[in-house]
Amino acid sequence: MEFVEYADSEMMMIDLADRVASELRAAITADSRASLAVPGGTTPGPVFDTLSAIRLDWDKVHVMLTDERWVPESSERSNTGLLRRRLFTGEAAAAHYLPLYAEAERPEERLDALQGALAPHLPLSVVLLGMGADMHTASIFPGADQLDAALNGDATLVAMRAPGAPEPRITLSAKVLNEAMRRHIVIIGAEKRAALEKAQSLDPQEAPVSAILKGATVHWAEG
Ligand SMILES: O=C(O)[C@H](O)[C@@H](O)[C@H](O)[C@H](O)COP(=O)(O)O
Repeated sequence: MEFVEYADSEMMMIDLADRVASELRAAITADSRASLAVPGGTTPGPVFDTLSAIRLDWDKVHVMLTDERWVPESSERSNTGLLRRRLFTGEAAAAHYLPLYAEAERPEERLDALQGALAPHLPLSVVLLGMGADMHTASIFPGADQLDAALNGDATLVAMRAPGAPEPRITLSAKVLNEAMRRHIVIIGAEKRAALEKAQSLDPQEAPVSAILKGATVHWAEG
């Protein structure tokens, strides 16, 4: 794992967006197309703001989330809503979106169809991940009902219910995250840095983020 420390989060977000954009360009040059997975939550908005204004062949890029809350797009908890407001504007509006949500009461009802749509775009060219202070990443939470399947199974997507998550989630598995060509984790603040350090000596069952750290670049700023 590589750890990059920044003077402030604003610089970090700009630098990270530039890096992701160059990695996407390199993938397009090599393969005529690229795929990108991004997190939801409160951290990545500013990366999306910068990324959305960067010129690249966005029409050759397929974008998906690392994980989604099982709520319709109109919900303020929808990560898709965040992407629509902050990423798919400006230049990046030309990208193709692969949703992890489809209308149904339970994620299990749509899992096969959603997984089938992702398959042609794997392995991912670039994945950007967040992390919670409880050491979850994507929606791979400690104590989740399908933790073992998400950490050790072969599936692309796993439907999850976890004590700390108010609604069911759907998440990319550790296998898919680890197969990505490039993996970045973005975290802010002393509490998350301490959690990341602690995670390195813990088992993925307790600290799921530790399952995807090998070969990843962690980007950190205090605030
Ligand atoms: O839907 C989500 O919540 C995310 O994709 C999740 O995995 C997030 O990255 C972490 O929970 C960190 O969240 P914050 O950035 O809000 O701290």
